[in-house]
Amino acid sequence: MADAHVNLTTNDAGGTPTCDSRLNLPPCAIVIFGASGDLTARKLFPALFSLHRSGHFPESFVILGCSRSELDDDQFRARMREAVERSGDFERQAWETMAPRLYYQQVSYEDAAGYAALAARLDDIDRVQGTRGNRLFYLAVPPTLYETIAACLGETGLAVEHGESFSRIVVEKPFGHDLRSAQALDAILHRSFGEPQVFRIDHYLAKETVQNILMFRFANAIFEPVWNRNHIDYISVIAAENLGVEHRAGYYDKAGVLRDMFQNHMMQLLALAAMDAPTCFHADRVRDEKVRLYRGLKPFEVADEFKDLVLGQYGPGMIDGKHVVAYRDEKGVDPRSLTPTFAMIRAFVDNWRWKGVPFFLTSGKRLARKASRIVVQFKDVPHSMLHEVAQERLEANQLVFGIYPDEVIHMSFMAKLPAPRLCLRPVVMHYGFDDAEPGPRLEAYEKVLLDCILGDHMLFWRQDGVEQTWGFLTPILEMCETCGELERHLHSYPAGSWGPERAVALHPGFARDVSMKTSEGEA
Ligand SMILES: NC(=O)C1=CN([C@@H]2O[C@H](COP(=O)(O)OP(=O)(O)OC[C@H]3O[C@@H](n4cnc5c(N)ncnc54)[C@H](OP(=O)(O)O)[C@@H]3O)[C@@H](O)[C@H]2O)C=CC1
Ligand SMILES: O=C1O[C@H](COP(=O)(O)O)[C@@H](O)[C@H](O)[C@H]1O
Repeated sequence: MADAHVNLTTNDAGGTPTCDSRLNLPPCAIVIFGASGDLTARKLFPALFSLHRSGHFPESFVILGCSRSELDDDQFRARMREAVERSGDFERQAWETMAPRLYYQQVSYEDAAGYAALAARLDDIDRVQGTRGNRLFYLAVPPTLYETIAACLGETGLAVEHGESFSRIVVEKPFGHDLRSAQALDAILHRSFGEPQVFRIDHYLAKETVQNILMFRFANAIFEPVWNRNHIDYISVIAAENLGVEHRAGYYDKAGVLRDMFQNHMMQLLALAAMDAPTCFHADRVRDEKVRLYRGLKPFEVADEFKDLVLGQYGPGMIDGKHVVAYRDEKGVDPRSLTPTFAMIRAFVDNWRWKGVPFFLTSGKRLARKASRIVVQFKDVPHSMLHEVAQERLEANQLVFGIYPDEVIHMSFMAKLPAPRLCLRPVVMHYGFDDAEPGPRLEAYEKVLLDCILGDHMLFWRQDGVEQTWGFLTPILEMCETCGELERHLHSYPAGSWGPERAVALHPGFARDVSMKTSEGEA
């Protein structure tokens, strides 16, 4: 397997680290199923274009769009050009060298003859463009089509790897809609593809700030000794959005926030914050530790599940000064929908390190603003020597990994104000990603595409992790979906708020967690 990781080396002067980010990508044909769709236009193609523009792609790469829509190569190129123009990233010279490498093949997803034609086309492309039989099949289609496409690729022989060449399949979340369906999907994928050929995307893992959590924890010696129940009061994982359901009501009204955000991004963030140190930075050793952490998740108490769970759905309200409609009034949503758009789970990990420490996982749509972060709340000092001389309450230390909008690491601590009288206040030590490395960065989709081509699984889900996390969430989902009283437990919250009041009752620190303290005030 190729080594995809950026190497930190020391420059000649010694001391100052420099970053060697050259990559040695193999030639490859990227086949996108669902090439006429939203994900391709908004995320995938702009990411591919950006990689080409910044010189990351090898000379011999090709993008072959596939879908049912009747398009020829030129029409597909015109669409992709529009997509890049819309993304604001267009550059004529880069486009002119990329356009001849774009092709389109009309495919009916369940039609064997279409796959035979696709295989022949790929063979031609190998001859003309030198892609050497390396294929990456990206399923940018609704999840109901994953099984059909994987099976057809297998039956046509397109999943077979010949000699040095590779054939990989990239699957977008959701990976099933519960434990059983996730297992069924995996069985079908594995009929044609081995686990090393399968890449299950979680774009949160490709965010720079998210990748840095493990570095912060395990490339420094001073944090691990306090990273446990003796010193940490709670950990809060927050992914708040001010967007509503947008144009994805058909999918979202069936999925809801637990499937859309928790089974994937929230569980990955939890693992990064709580897992033990892997013995080496190898994809499988890191994923082993994540799975070990998931195994320790304490199952929900069946008798009283709402004790550790708050569900909400947004009502009408104001976002950025504009009136927005209630979830049930969104286009495509069932007007009586009981789909949660907000959830807070209080989870516990039953192991030596974390016994009794609550992990508050919170995500929702149409909240006050977009904010993603992990907050590590340390315990109060055991005894205050200052209680007779200083009036201020001593605030316990808080460590924040800011993922969005501030890409930062903040550590708050108490300090003396410069004044004749003894006055204390919380101040912040700050590390900003932009201050440290202001140059261009890879967007999440650029990073995952590169890693797929390189065959590096570090930032992708492994099936045992998928099953463990579904195993934890499925009883909650079943309980919600079979509970005749869900309406009573689904709390409405005004769009533009921080969610239902009940969430603050479950986690009184939530208000503080969502407002990041800086030395200048609140961000
Ligand atoms: N859009 C996004 O922001 C995100 C999407 N995803 C995931 O990515 C995948 C693709 O999403 P997205 O691009 O939004 O999906 P779309 O709904 O845009 O569908 C993609 C393409 O699939 C084909 N298609 C759609 N519905 C059907 C159908 N019922 N039967 C057969 N073909 C159909 C259409 O192409 P044609 O008719 O030409 O064949 C369509 O252009 C999904 O799994 C989604 O969950 C994940 C994260 C974000
Ligand atoms: O996967 C998803 O993530 C987005 C949020 O991603 P972000 O990178 O913008 O934080 C969310 O809006 C979407 O519903 C979900 O499917």
